[in-house]
Amino acid sequence: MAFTICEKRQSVIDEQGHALVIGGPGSGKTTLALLKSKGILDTLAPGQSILFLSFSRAAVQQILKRCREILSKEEMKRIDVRTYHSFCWDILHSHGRLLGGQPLKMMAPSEEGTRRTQFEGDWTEESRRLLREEGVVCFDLFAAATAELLERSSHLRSWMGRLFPLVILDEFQDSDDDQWRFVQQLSKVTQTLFLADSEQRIFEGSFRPGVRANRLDILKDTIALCEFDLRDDNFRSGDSDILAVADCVLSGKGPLPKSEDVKALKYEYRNQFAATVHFAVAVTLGTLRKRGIEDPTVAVLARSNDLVAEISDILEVSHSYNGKDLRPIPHEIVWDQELSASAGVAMASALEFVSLKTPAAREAMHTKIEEYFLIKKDFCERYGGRGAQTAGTKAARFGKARAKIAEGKAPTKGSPRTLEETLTAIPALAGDPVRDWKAVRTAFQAHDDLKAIFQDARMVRLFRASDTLATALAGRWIERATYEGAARIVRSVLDQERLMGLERDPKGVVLMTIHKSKGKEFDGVILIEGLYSSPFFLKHEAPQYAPSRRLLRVGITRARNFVLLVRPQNAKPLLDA
Ligand SMILES: Nc1ncnc2c1ncn2[C@@H]1O[C@H](COP(=O)(O)OP(=O)(O)OP(=O)(O)O)[C@@H](O)[C@H]1O
Repeated sequence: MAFTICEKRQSVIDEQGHALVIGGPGSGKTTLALLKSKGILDTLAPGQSILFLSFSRAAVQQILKRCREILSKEEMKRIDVRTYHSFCWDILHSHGRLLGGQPLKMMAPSEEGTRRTQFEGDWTEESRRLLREEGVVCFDLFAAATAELLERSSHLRSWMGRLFPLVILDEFQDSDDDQWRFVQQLSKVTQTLFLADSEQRIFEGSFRPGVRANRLDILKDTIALCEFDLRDDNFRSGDSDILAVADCVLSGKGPLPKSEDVKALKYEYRNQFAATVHFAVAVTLGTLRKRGIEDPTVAVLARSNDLVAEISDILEVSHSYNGKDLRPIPHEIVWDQELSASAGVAMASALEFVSLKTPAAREAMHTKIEEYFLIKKDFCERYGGRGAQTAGTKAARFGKARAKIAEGKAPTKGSPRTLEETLTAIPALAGDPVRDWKAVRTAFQAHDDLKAIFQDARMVRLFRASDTLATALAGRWIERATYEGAARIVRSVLDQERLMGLERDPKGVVLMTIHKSKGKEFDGVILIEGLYSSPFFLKHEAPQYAPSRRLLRVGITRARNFVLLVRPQNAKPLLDA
């Protein structure tokens, strides 16, 4: 693939000091960082490599994809593309002893989620205590602990400098205070290249504490660096007006270009939603094929996981739109694994209860359901989803039921009781894990409270561990003629898969939240707004709606070729009046 290397890009490649590259969506920041790396890789001494840090495994996958386009196989061995977390963990694992005199242990994110939600008091304080007194380091403290190590040990710092002669920091506008602290230490001993776009700042505020709107100002005030501006470039969708439309949405000001590449599809009533969404996907695939893209990639984006799950259900069955028959559309989902894993564990504990009917299994089931809701609550709080309060209420409901059972009493009303009654009515289990799992899962449709678990547990199939799970559960049945220990088995299989399963590069139609689409690229993008949920603009952000506008811009600019916006008829206009 031939890349344009203009004078500005050449200056970035030649720059020997610290540098900041600013550019909008598709301006080629990642590509430029890799072109610069390519020039250096040959000169590295044995043992040295270039470090490229990003925030999520999904982003790492995106960068690796670009690496494959730009670097040779040999060159790829010398570039270390990592998440901040995995880089920090490696340092803590090897050198953590320097902090408190003992090797550090990592607390698994699932355990941390549960403990955090059950802990009464300040979890941040508690996690600091765990690190200090017990040598246990929680996920959220990885960066802080690494910063402390690098601040304290000049030996470790200079060793890092020798190992990594160039460190590239992706999406630096999203870095938090702790990440900034350790990056500052690295910048003392090695060359750093910061990539950023302030307008793609979508994780600020309640999403991740310590992420600051003025991060780039802080950076420029602290580190002497050369700044390069690629804001006028757009290699992703340069022949279209996709970026122009996205920028209008960002500013809220028109005029909106009359574009063939960005279209809107409206629906009026709730009962038109499913067919409209289905039609939107079909029409986008058709448009892209007509434009000569044989196997188009299409992202279907919504603001919340709930809507993403609903869209998946819609695409799995047939619909009719204005007399046109629409067949099911195969698709993949990028989803939140911890939530579905804990729903799977709750489901497995119900399976245990049905097969054992003991008081202990009964109590354990209510505990696992309570845990699921606590994790959901925590998740909504941390990632900005709605429903934290509802999840909290449901957790309390199951917590109460658990306490009653522990006293030898039964839940008297509400979803815990309905669930127990429905599960008890299930005829004897047959020892066929797939059938038995489905029978138990159906019971979770018996009460509105439990539908979220039903939904999230359906996503367990996405772990692609169904065979492993079925084999493990069948093995347990053969040994004991019960599903005793099913919850533990499910948890351990899913944890394994989570650790192993690097996110693959999805093909065809793929569904995800807008947040998850950041850093990705598709031929077509469909953004979907619900009638009563997942609006494009969140009311509490009025009057300017700046965070929603930034998020929409990120979503729209993932497209190379075509964008379709599906909105209710009476939705708030994209531009201010
Ligand atoms: N110099 C270049 N010449 C030709 N094509 C380029 C160049 N730079 C980038 N591209 C192409 O443009 C697209 C976007 O590039 P890249 O992902 O590097 O942009 P980015 O600025 O990191 O994007 P974003 O911030 O939206 O994630 C890719 O398809 C890439 O191959």
